[in-house]
Amino acid sequence: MPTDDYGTELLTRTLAGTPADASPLRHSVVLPARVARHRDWPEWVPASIVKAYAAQGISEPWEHQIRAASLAHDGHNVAISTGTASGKSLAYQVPILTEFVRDPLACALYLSPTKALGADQLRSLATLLAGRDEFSHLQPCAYDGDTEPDIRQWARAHSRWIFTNPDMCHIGILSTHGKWQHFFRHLRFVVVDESHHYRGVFGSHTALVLRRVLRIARALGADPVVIAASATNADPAGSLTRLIGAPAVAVTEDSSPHGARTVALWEPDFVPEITGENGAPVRRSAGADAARLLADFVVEGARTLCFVRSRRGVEITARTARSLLAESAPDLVDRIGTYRAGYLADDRRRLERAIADGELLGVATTNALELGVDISGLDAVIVAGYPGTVASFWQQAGRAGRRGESSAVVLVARDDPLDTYLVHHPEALLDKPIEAIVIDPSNPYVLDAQLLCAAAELPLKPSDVELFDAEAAVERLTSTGLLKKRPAGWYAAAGLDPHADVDIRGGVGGQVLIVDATSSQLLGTVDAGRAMSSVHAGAVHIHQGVSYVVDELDLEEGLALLHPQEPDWTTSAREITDVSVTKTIESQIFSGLTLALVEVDVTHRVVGYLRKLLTGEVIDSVPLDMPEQRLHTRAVMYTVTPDALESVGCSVGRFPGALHAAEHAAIGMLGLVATCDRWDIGGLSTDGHPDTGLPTVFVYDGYPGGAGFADRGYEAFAQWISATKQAVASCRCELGCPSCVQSPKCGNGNEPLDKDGAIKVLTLLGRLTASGTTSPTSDD
Ligand SMILES: Nc1ncnc2c1ncn2[C@@H]1O[C@H](COP(=O)(O)OP(=O)(O)OP(=O)(O)O)[C@@H](O)[C@H]1O
Repeated sequence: MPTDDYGTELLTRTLAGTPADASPLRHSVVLPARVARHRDWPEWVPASIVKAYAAQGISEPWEHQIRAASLAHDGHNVAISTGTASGKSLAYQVPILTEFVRDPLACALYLSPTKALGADQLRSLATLLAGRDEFSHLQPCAYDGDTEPDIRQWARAHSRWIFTNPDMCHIGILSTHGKWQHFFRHLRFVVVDESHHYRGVFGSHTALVLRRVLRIARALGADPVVIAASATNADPAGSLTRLIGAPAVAVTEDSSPHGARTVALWEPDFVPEITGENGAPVRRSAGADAARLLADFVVEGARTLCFVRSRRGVEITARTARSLLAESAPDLVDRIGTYRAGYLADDRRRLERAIADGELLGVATTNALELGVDISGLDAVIVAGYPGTVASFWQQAGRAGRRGESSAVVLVARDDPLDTYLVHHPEALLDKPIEAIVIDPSNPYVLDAQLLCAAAELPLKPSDVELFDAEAAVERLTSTGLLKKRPAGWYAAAGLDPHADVDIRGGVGGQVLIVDATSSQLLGTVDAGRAMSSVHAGAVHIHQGVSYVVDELDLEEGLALLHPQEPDWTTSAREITDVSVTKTIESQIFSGLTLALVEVDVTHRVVGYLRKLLTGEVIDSVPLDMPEQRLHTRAVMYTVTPDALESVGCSVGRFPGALHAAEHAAIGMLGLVATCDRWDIGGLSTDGHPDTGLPTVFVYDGYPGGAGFADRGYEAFAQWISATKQAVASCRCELGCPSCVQSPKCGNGNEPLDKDGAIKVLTLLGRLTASGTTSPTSDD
């Protein structure tokens, strides 16, 4: 039975025998237990709803639940941002169910980023309402890609509460909104669950889908309230406001109980006998250390969930843990399970039960188990590799100790600058996070396409142009003839089918089909923009846990042919890049430094790929001959004068290596201030750029028109660069490694790289930005 110190004891036992100077533990802290704070049910909640919850064992709501529910009931848009298992569902269900009691015609829309989560929420609502005749008119129903045509028709006619995702909302509901008149006319609430998932291009599209929903409802006389739910978020009200373009109130004080939680930050050590690219030292992989921890925890009898970033990683982690157990505790080998996306709901339930009744003691999983599981009483969670956002980390960590018992959470760092930084700077994870959920609904590539959809749904009025913040876009589309101005507003040109052309998840160009040539089975698709770096000949591709190797990528036919193979290596594509500045959006001039947000044309080409053993050891670099790709996007750019660089001891000959290393590290660290990872962005550094005539570094968004990441880098430059410097300086390697300045996608083979020079450059940037601008400019 776990005690208050259980998490710490578990960790101590696992580390027993490790000499202090070899301990991978960088930090550990006990987050104290929290006692529940309750509130009475408010008078406005009908007795039938109170009774329904009581039947589920919930007789006393928590304070934050009532605060959020009451704000929504009073007509405010609400962003509830409290921990995992803090009962956010009740907070949105209560005002909606109350409205259903008051008005039997009322309707609600629930949006989740994944179908599985929507299905889980629908199931728990169905359990709550089972056998309650007063809610029989509700008929809550899923409406997603898996819904059969006859059910869809039934749902449109009878359901008052639709559970869907932004993709289906766009293509299956908004495009045929004429058939949904009743629903939109009576739409009272829109729920945006796990709202931190709406980031980058997907978030920008979702913001505009939401505004289209609100606009159609308002045109029919409704005025829905939006309720967003998410675990930790740096600015929940601001994020929701950016999504819907309207004010919102945040509820962040969590009053649900939880047990003490020991959070440990773990950094795998270097492996002396292995070297990586250019002789760099190699750390033990996060997966290897996580597997060891998983086996150790299972031996201790701790029910443990181990989150691993890739499906292949899940299989390897479970296999490694089992083989460790085979030596030390053979009877526990079968108590380790795996879980990843693609399992059916029944499999999930079976797994939840197997964990709940102790049949399984340890489960390695992808983030598929992050959302929508109700696994209680776990003793430990291992997070192998920072999952990309603080919200995701807490979502995963929150699976431990759900029922108020003490537990342990271990973050195992990957060989990556951001992970390195976090294990050395726990405050960035454990205190108030600074990462912002970034979206850019004004991106012309997103906005223009969405605006055409909106115009095809209902002609755009001046008030709509304001809602979509789209004056320039309307002008652009009118001048190209795609929008037609008439007295009643702007119409989409005849013959357009704009809905089909929008890829909400941010695809670029046409689609490439990924096909297993041995069975002719279609495994999936990838957009042409990403095909060259993800399914080039020789690439290792994982599908549903099965490993394939690509034989051929035919870009003309839009086809990648693969065969099943389990190689011992992974591949990562290498790209070379050229950048030219087309417009300066905003700039700040410091003494010796110019910082700017710019529009750029990026030309990039995949030139080869690196093969690495699973230990991190480099096998070789294989050249590829791929066509050039062009991208118009946004970048944060800085130029530094040679004098300034020399003043910090960086001589001319060191400029290329120092800037290159500073650029790589900064790319790896942008995720600290913006919700992105290094695959969302790219960069270029040079000791003399034709457009500036100076040593210059660019970090650009890897999506046409930008996704907001570069904007955030510009806005939070000082914090971003200061953290980057600390990450590089705190890495214990001598000349640079993947934990600091090496990049897995560098087209120049990570050469030249000057780690010490990068520290000098980053220190200089920090000092100059702190000294204040000499003449701020803005030339839109
Ligand atoms: N006031 C309450 N008292 C006791 N139990 C509650 C209360 N409110 C909710 N619960 C229970 O807590 C569990 C978690 O609730 P819920 O799934 O709504 O949390 P959540 O915050 O949405 O979690 P997640 O972050 O996993 O989405 C459920 O089993 C629910 O029945």
